Amino acid sequence: QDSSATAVPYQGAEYLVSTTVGGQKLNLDFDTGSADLWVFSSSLSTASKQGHNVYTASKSSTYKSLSGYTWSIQYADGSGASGTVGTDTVTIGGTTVKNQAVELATKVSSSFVSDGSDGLVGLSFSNINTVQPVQQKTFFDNAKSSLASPLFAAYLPLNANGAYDFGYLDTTKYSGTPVYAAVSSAGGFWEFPSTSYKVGSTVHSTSSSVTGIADTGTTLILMTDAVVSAYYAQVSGAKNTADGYTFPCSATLPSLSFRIGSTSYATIPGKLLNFQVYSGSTCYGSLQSVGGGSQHIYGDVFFNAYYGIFDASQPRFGFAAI
Ligand SMILES: O=C(CCCl)NNC1=[NH+]CCN1
Repeated sequence: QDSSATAVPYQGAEYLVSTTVGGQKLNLDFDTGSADLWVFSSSLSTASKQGHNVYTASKSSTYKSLSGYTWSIQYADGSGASGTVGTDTVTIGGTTVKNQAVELATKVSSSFVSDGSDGLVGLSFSNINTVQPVQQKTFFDNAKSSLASPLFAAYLPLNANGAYDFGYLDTTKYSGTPVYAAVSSAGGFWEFPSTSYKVGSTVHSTSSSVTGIADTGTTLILMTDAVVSAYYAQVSGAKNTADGYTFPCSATLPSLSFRIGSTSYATIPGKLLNFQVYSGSTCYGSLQSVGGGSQHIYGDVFFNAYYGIFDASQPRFGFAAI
């Protein structure tokens, strides 16, 4: 049951997809950087429910509780949620999965209360799903046998409606021929080597252990401090503030390119590297530090430039300019 679901941009920070869970409509954030499908539930506090659609298990005729099952997740940005678990029928676009594990949030961190999503659909590998005592499968893992090809693709143009295509590639959404990198799923992510980058036309290489992940659940492009300092060294007036890198909004930003596996470089144009006004005539960069570690996180800003193809057949990650 191949299908396409519209992804609507929300405040420049995420894309929301209308998803039906047990006949109830929710606006969910599709996250290729995690593996839990969780929803705001009627059991949340009144304060936490403010501004959100919530899922009420008792109103669904197809909901089944998984007695004694729990989940608890912490994301790299410090946000988190936890709760109980059941199964229900989940429909995204025209693709339906019966008996999908649906994780009901009884607690959510403040950033989820204030943002637009009514929950997340994890689309990374199921080996990092947090449900206990029995780990559960992602929507895509459950759906893939019903798809023409075991893949999905993310089309997330800047400030415009995008889409998630399940089971097929929509050639009207990209130009040229996609290039692919082999993916290692051991860490649960769509992860590949990413060992060289360019600031404008100047090539830099990193240690061979550096990797990247394709992560639609992260807004920005987060790279190691070596990359970030090399980039902003080329931006007059750039500052590393407590909130991250800022620069004069009048700055002309160089492009940033990076290898995905041994493919050609993916290039993010300077225009996409100015994320938003920070304060007055100071702007905030789309490229920020990932903090520690040697794993770059390629978030929505990457997908503003490329159609991202998540192909479980090898597995591999592909991209083509949009
Ligand atoms: O947590 C991560 C980074 C994985 Cl290395 N991405 N997914 C996500 N979901 C909500 C905030 N961020």
